[in-house]
Amino acid sequence: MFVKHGMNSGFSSLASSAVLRRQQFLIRSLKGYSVSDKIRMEAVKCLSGGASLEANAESVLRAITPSLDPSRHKGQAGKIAVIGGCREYTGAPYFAAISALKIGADLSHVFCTEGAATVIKSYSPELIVHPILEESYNISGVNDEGKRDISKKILSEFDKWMERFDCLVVGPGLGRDPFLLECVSKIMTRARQSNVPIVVDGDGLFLVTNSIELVSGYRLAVLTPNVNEYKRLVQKVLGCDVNDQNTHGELLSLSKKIGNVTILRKGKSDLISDGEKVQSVSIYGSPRRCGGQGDILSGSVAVFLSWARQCNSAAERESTISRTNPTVLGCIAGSALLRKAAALAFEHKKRSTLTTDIIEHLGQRYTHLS
Ligand SMILES: NC(=O)C1=CN([C@@H]2O[C@H](COP(=O)(O)OP(=O)(O)OC[C@H]3O[C@@H](n4cnc5c(N)ncnc54)[C@H](O)[C@@H]3O)[C@@H](O)[C@H]2O)[C@@H](O)CC1
Ligand SMILES: Nc1ncnc2c1ncn2[C@@H]1O[C@H](COP(=O)(O)OP(=O)(O)OP(=O)(O)O)[C@@H](O)[C@H]1O
Ligand SMILES: [Mg+2]
Repeated sequence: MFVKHGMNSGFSSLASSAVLRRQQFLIRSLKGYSVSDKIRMEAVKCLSGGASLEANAESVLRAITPSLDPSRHKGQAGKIAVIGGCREYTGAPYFAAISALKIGADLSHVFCTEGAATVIKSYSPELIVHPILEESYNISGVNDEGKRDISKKILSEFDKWMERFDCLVVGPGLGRDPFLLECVSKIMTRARQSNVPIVVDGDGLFLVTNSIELVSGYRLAVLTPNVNEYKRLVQKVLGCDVNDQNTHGELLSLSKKIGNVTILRKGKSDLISDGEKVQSVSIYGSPRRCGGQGDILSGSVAVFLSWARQCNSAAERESTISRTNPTVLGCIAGSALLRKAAALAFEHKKRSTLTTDIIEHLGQRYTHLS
């Protein structure tokens, strides 16, 4: 069902021209990197030297965050798209998309179903919301050919926007409708052809666990499983139950088996691996486990990994190639910031702390870094 890389020459040339356009776009958006950006690149290079990143999450945050430079234009600090939002869930895509903006991205889009779109728009005028996805219940009278047409239309609507995005977040509040998930797998394949990074969370992980080829071997993919999602992933990919006696070895094996995609296993400590080594973020957060904190994390990781990629691309242009994987840096920064914001929110709101309270503290925790 899915188009594989290099399997079709027409597809290959389409993909390579898309990759070229994207590279040109990245170079354009890097113009105007300042002296302070170069200092940050040096910090990234130091961090890639092999020392544990656990104690250096603050340094990672500082290293990858671009300066608030007046010469920059709208879009250079990041354009993120969240694919999620259906009949059941509207909060999750909102949390992910608004967190991206609160951290410092310039534009945040949401691609969701029509019913969810009105609700998400009413939460925030800052978000750009595209009501393009369809669920089976809404097209129950449509025959197979009609469904193929709808699917094509969804893909072409998404295509109009895709190359503008620095990162996609697939899954917060996506639901598990089979027709909708099939369309989303096509969107993911298209994003992969254009080298757009993809953070996969929530129901996106449900999709990927059952169709691992969507991300397998894609070094710009990040999976952010919670306890249930991790369990399903381990069972499917490694064919066994989660082994809490061998957390690091298991995470390494899982990442390697999926072709070195980056995995952020959420829990008491967040564990991050791209199959090379395991790093953890254990900064004290909050004892509240209200729903939606993972959605903040996925939106945050998307922004930070986009910033980390810009640092690395600029470093490469100066022939000093950073050895740090930007997807790993993005995970470390996202996890650290969420935990610190959660701690601040809990200080104020105690047991009544909610996800919206944590979002309000994302910027506050971050202002000293501007
Ligand atoms: N306010 C909101 O809109 C929120 C929405 N959320 C969204 O809720 C969705 C589910 O996330 P969870 O973290 O609850 O997911 P989990 O996988 O942790 O659990 C979801 C529920 O589905 C059940 N389930 C597990 N495996 C299943 C399967 N194979 N088929 C059907 N049901 C299964 C579980 O028993 C559980 O009750 C995601 O899209 C997530 O993004 C959450 O992010 C929380 C906040
Ligand atoms: N036991 C814990 N102790 C401390 N922090 C935790 C714990 N479990 C999760 N977290 C933190 O909460 C964040 C969200 O993780 P969680 O497991 O709640 O995700 P989730 O279930 O996907 O959330 P969501 O409700 O948004 O779907 C993680 O980044 C992690 O840092
Ligand atoms: Mg989740």
